[in-house]
Amino acid sequence: MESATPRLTVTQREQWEVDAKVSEIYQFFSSLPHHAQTIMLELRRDKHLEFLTKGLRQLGPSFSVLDANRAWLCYWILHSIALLGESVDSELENRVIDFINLCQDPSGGYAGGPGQMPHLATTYAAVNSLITLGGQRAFSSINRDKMRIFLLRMKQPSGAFRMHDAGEIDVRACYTAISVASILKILDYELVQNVGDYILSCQTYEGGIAGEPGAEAHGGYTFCGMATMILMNEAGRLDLPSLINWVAFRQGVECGFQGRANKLVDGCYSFWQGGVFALIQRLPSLMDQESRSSEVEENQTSGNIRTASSTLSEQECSSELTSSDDDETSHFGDGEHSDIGFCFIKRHAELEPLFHSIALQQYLLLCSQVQEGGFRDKPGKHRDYYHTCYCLSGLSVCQYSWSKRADSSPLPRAVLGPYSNLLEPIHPLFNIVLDKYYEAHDFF
Ligand SMILES: CC(C)=CCC/C(C)=C/CC/C(C)=C/COP(=O)(O)OP(=O)(O)O
Ligand SMILES: [Zn+2]
Repeated sequence: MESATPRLTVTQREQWEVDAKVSEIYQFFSSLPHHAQTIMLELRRDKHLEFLTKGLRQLGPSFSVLDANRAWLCYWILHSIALLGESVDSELENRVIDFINLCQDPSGGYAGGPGQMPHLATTYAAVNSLITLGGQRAFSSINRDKMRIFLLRMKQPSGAFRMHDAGEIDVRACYTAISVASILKILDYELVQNVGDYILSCQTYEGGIAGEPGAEAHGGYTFCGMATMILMNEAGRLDLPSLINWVAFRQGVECGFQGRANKLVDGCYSFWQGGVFALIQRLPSLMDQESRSSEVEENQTSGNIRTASSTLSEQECSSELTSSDDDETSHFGDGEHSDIGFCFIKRHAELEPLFHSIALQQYLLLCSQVQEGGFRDKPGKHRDYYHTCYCLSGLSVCQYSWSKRADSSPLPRAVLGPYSNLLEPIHPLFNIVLDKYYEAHDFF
């Protein structure tokens, strides 16, 4: 996946063309009787599954389409299948594990395809794929010792991470490194040190987070930056009111999200932007942000990062921390960092959704969903696995956005269309189906 290009404001004509297509769909929908509307809002589960399974079966050492992205394809497809509450048969599962293993570099991390250079983004995709598959064979194929060595090799003196040897330094690299380390329970002070300072330097005057210092705020990087800060327990250092304000204004008249100001709506931002709301809902009260920020400054001067950046109180986390298997895994990670993701998801949502979750579901089901299976960016575009993964992830975020507990079944009114549209809930810090996350949490 490439970094966002410099801002190219869309022309009025491009905006008009999208709005014309979207409003034609919505007008047609409004003209239908209720039962026909329900049919139009139906999630085409079988068609999606057919499209996804076909894509997965085509993957293999000799398959050269999107060659450097094959680990990503595994994740996009497997995660989509898991969101639909389905799984792959054991023969296909073993083939995928073997294939991902071929992408594992002898010195740690995963490449996008066999024999290629290990890369942080494909490492994240490979690890998330294996966790989504679940089970002893998938989990134990990950070399965690070597992984830690790879992550440390990508770490820069500034604290940030590089995508690969001699590669770009950006917020995606920070997120993928910290996410992988956190879920594999190898996250420690050495990996975390100064990452927060780098991410803070990427929060722009608009409130969102850019890919690198001085660049433009973008939904993809805002998700990455926010999730990374939470995983390090440093979210309180961000200017959260202005971040929330920026994300909230990215949902437009088409009902979907745009990635940045003056750009077009796109289904994949349902997760990148919608996911930020899922994160915000589980942060402790934003009201005390001001007092926390001054505490942060005080503690930073004294070098006390952990206390300075606390957004999850010690007490809230302590029971989970003590009940985990930290003792057995103490040579990996440090107890302070390894269970933040677990504590986070156990918290009740403190806020109602700060975006229009029904409107977003409407955009996803009527404008992004392709009747023959798969999802797309917007009407007029082709379906692909990337958009299928992030549209389904965004749909799940919407459906559970009114639920206090991450895994409790939503009320019917939170789910647009028939209740059979309901997807599996995700862990929003990692974008992994919740049950799969718990299985990995127990294993590592
Ligand atoms: C985990 C991981 C690696 C996350 C990456 C997150 C991320 C940066 C996503 C956005 C990537 C993307 C499609 C940018 C589009 O820029 P554009 O200029 O083509 O599109 P725009 O007009 O919508 O801004
Ligand atoms: Zn997109």
